[in-house]
Amino acid sequence: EHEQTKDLTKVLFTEEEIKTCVNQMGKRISEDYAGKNPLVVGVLTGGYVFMSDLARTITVPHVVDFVKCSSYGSGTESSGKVKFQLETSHSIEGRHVIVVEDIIDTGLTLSNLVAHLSTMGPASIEVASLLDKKARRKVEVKAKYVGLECPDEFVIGYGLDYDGAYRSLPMIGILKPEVYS
Ligand SMILES: Oc1ncnc2cn[nH]c12
Ligand SMILES: [Mg+2]
Repeated sequence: EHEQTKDLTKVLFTEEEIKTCVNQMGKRISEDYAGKNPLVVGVLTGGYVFMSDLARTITVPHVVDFVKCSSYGSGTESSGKVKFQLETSHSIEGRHVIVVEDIIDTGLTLSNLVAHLSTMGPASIEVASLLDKKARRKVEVKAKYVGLECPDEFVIGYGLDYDGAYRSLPMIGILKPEVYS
């Protein structure tokens, strides 16, 4: 067991629950994108675990890619601008794109990212997110594939971090308050 499991006050989603959810989502995506050779674009850093598992359940030809957006102060994000630390290696032009996120929270970065990618002429663009924290939404984002509803709590694990830590935990949980102090 991961040593930092002791820092959790509550496990929200177990490794098994996440696995079941990812497999179901991958099956749906495989059916929807048969013959479309989608560009599956993981959003770093938090999305790396979900992307790694989800992509391996997509049993039709596809291309894997990543982007990394700079985190801004909230003001800049609401201006619709998104800055890239890493752009896709493959051209978006004419491709069926699936953006793979760990969590949709305010939706600000994601909506800016989707808007930016849309200007590059994709044939289609859809979002797949493991978690959806609706309570925090500031701008609406149409996500075609959503795994699990997340309560209005700060969660970590399975790629999600607190100050860079806890990404490697196999489950998704809530940290003990003393960890924050
Ligand atoms: O609950 C959460 N835990 C970790 N990262 C993020 C980002 N948005 N929401 C989060
Ligand atoms: Mg994210």
